[in-house]
Amino acid sequence: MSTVAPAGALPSYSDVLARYEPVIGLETHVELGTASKMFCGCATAFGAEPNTQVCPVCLGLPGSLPVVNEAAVRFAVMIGLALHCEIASWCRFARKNYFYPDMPKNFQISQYDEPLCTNGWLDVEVEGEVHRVGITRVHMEEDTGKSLHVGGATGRIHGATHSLVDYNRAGIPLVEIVTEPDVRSPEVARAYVDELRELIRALGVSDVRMEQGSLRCDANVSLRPRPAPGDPDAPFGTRSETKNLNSLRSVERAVRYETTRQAALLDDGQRIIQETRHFDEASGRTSSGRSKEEATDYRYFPEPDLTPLALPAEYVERLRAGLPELPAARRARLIAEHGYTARDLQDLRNAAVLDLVEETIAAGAAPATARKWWLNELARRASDAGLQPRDLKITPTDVARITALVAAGELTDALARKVIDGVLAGEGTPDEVIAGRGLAIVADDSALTAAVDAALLGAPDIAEKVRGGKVNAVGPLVGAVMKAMKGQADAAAVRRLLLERLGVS
Ligand SMILES: Nc1ncnc2c1ncn2[C@@H]1O[C@H](COP(=O)(O)OP(=O)(O)OP(=O)(O)O)[C@@H](O)[C@H]1O
Ligand SMILES: [Mg+2]
Ligand SMILES: [Mg+2]
Repeated sequence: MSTVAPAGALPSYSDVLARYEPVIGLETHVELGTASKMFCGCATAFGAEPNTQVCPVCLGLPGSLPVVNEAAVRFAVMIGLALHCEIASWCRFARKNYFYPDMPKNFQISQYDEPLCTNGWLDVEVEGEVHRVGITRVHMEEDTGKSLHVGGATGRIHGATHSLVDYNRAGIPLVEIVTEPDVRSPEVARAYVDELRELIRALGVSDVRMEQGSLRCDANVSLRPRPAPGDPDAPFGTRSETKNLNSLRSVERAVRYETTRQAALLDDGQRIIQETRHFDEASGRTSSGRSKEEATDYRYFPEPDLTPLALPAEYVERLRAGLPELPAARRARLIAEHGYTARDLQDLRNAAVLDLVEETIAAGAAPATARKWWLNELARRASDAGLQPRDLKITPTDVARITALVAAGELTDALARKVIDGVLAGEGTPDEVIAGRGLAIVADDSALTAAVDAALLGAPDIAEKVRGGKVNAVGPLVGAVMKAMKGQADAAAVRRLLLERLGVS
């Protein structure tokens, strides 16, 4: 019988922390963005028709032989280097044997006791405090296929009437990045995955889309009684492993839920059983999966169909020298060069958006405005449209031009958004859109004066209040004028004009 959720209410998280210390280790699987699979030439594109990207090798048909994809090795080494790992000059692939329908070969080619990269670290900052998370190893393996359980009410394997398998994903190169059990809170667990994702994005070796499964995380959680903080000798408790978390939020929620679930069991005098668990987004709870295989169950042995990998030192050093600027170094430079604060950069972490912000600054925009428009407007529009920000039909030069017009008082923010609409719709450059749509600010002309008069007539009571000295009561009048002008006026100028008319300024 595996661990069940305890009966009754769970303790609160703060109550758990007073009595137990959470111990957390994370395993992250990242699909590498190679054009072809790990051991064959099949394509790796996401979303293709099921079973169209398969061949005898990735289907494990008799007589087929794997060949290592050099790009996958290169990408894995780059990840290891960026995580300060030692890169093995010699390593081997291993067969991990288990039977599962989405594994056509009945084994997975992975690495076991001779991984490619070992012994690194990643620094993670949470609320101004830096936490160093040890990286135990980064090893290479191949992804499995995907099963889809259909029929029945739940869409889950239990109750489904039959299962479909898609082997397109089988054989896509993966790295598994395993941390030491160094993490002590759900917040740091989340921040670690976030930082790791940005690091890998900056390396350009994966599209790291958690929602599409190209980066997925397993969270190992155990508790040990306090007082233990800082006592490296206090023994760890038994861990549970919550599988396949597919958003940063889920990582944090699942870890927090596990701490309270385990605390309730321990309080009740029960043992924690080592098992895999699944996180349910809707309820925020985990439920028991299978009890955990021991390494011996997998009957690992060196993969006989592949020669060991021997990486020349020059190969590794060439990759080290070619690493791009990594997120931590980039943040430090952006703070020094552009006057951003660490806080400004907290929500501006996506390297792809940062590239565009920097290009917009280079095209003449002020750093604060470049950040504002990319973050609040364009990155959001890209994500709404399911696009990468770079794929939006607007250039950094266009954005810089729009911010210059806003700074010069020729566009309001509302008008600037309409200019962006036009540019994205392919109506031309910002200046062409402004001319084509007639979008410049109407300053001080008869239309504006008429709108101001109408607003004053329409709300005599407010006008009276403002006249009597309640200057801030003017807000609704400004709103009425802006509405009448369809946003084509400068709110500050409208406010000035209204106050002038009312004899207070
Ligand atoms: N007592 C513990 N509490 C919390 N985390 C732990 C504990 N012991 C080990 N861990 C973490 O669990 C993870 C174990 O991952 P690893 O890949 O080595 O093995 P596994 O989970 O047994 O195998 P598999 O890759 O098949 O899931 C590591 O991140 C490690 O830090
Ligand atoms: Mg693992
Ligand atoms: Mg594991």
